[in-house]
Amino acid sequence: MPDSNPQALEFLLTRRSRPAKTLRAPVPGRETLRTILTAAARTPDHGKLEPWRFIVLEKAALARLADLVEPCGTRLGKSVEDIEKARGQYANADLVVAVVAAPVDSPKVPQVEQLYSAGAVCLSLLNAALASGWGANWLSGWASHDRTFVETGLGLQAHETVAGMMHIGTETSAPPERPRPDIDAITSWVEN
Ligand SMILES: Cc1cc2nc3c(=O)[nH]c(=O)nc-3n(C[C@H](O)[C@H](O)[C@H](O)COP(=O)(O)O)c2cc1C
Repeated sequence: MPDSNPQALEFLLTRRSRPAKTLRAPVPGRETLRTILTAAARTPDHGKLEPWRFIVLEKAALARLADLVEPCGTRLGKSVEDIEKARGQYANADLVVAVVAAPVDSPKVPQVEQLYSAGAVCLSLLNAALASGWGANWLSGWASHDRTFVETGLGLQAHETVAGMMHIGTETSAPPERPRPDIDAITSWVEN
């Protein structure tokens, strides 16, 4: 039998995000967050291209981004409700890590694989935060896909995109379990 890590497996079988709107201060300090980012960056990455990077958004930066939501939403024709919801995502947050997909030119590794790796970084970051006892939530929202918002607000370059806005904080309530996939319905066993 291979060596097992029952605690790690139990974590993976029961892990659950905590909705961003239920997260509060305190948030992890920089050293603690560094460990979470280190775990997140320990992610499969074809060709060792490191086609991703982190932007840690602290309270004042989040307030600045919240202010940027309204002009972007107005330009895009968003409703007052959509703008307020998106503004609140930043105004009410205490700590967000933007995981930036930053694909590089490679003759060997297709860009889509580099994007998959960025998504894997997001899940690793989420799981590392949860395993450290923090509440965490992987969000996006329309603003995170708006070029003006990400280039003006986050300084992204033209080839970069936001893979995830990872909210981290102290959880105030554990959400109920949500329905999980029926493994038999999504799995084919190919014997020959
Ligand atoms: C790429 C991506 C973007 C997401 N963006 C949002 C979002 O903007 N708003 C939202 O309510 N949930 C969003 N979600 C879903 C949340 O992360 C949700 O809490 C998650 O599905 C719960 O998963 P878990 O219970 O397995 O941890 C997103 C998920 C992914 C993978």
